[in-house]
Amino acid sequence: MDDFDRDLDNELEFSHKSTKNIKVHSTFESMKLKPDLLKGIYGYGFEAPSAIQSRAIMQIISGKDTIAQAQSGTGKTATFTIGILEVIDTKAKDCQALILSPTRELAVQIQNVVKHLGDYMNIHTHACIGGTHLGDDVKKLQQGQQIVSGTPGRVVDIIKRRNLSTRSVKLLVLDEADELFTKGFKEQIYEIYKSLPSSVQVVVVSATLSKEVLEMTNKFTNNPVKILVKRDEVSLQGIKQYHIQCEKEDWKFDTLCDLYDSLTITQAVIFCNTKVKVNWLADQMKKQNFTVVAMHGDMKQDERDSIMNDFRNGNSRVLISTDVWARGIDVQQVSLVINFDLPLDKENYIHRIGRSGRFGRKGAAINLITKDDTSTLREIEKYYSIKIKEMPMNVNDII
Ligand SMILES: Nc1ncnc2c1ncn2[C@@H]1O[C@H](COP(=O)(O)OP(=O)(O)OP(=O)(O)O)[C@@H](O)[C@H]1O
Repeated sequence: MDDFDRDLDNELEFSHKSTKNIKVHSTFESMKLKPDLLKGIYGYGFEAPSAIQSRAIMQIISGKDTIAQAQSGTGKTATFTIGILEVIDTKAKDCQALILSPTRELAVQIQNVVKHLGDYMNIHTHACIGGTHLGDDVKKLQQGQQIVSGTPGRVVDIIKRRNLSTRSVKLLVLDEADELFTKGFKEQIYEIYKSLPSSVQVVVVSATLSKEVLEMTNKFTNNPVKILVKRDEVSLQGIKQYHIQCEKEDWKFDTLCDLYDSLTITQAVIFCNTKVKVNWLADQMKKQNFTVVAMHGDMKQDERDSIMNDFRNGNSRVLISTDVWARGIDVQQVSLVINFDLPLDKENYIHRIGRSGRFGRKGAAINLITKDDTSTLREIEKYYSIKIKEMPMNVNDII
């Protein structure tokens, strides 16, 4: 048992309910934000705050620890970013806010949102992620970065090497917190947390926060404001969900080939559970002259970057990936998600399908299943109170 687990054992009873009577701000003006921040928000194309933004931004600004849960694609990134931009002192150059997320692509995406929303504020922000030259981080950090967005491993590293001073950090954001707490990042998160001033304000964010994870947040938060979503409301209505029963595992490939034309109508992401399977599927598709790209965690970072750029620009339309793509990645044109393999945990089912249907757009998810998968699919349906119907004959009817 490590320190973290021991401390968890000592935690007191924890409430799993949302905080009552949280004030709702239906416009950005009513939040009385700094004029340059408001300019950045409108300049980025936002008109009105989403449900989570209208509730959580002002809680973050008030300085309270905040647990912010909201469905995928509903604007959680801007929620904590606007909160951070409002409270940091733009005259001071030291790091005042640290945002942690589980993947490199997500950390970079978040840094870009910070840059855009802070466009008129002369903000200095940097992404500290693995797979890049440490020396580049060191140089950038020496120049002074007020907001750092990073992956846990690299951030621990730069803190230990004393390249990032945590003395002035007043806000710590844990994005995709349930993933950070449970998937091998736990020790690193705890180490980073310990290196921060004890007064640090903590913001915990995800579309999925189970009871167990909420209890873990107790370790990092002090009397937090909680904005939570009930389990039967976590799945977005705008994402239609289907399954296709395939007789055998081998037949999934033919089914996917039959669907290909529909995948390219806008953009689509196909999920497999392993890197080997991603490579295999991409090779098979290419052999049949289908155009696809593939991305997973064993690729070099510059290759991952170039695949991400092409996909974001719409130069490639069909991406095959592992769960490295399951969380947070925002490409608005994605309207279809295919689970070639069903995910290994229920949370990632929600995150995967949430790559489509961003911010009120329509989306669809198709699960390719064999007999062996039927019970897993039923469990997912039961857990989220959803119905994953059999796919209609004409796929074009669903997107
Ligand atoms: N108030 C707003 N008005 C218009 N668009 C918005 C607003 N807030 C966020 N968006 C857009 O909605 C999209 C989804 O936002 P974001 O990526 O923050 O979602 P999320 O809640 O973090 O999702 P996930 O759970 O997948 O991480 C982005 O393209 C973002 O620019």
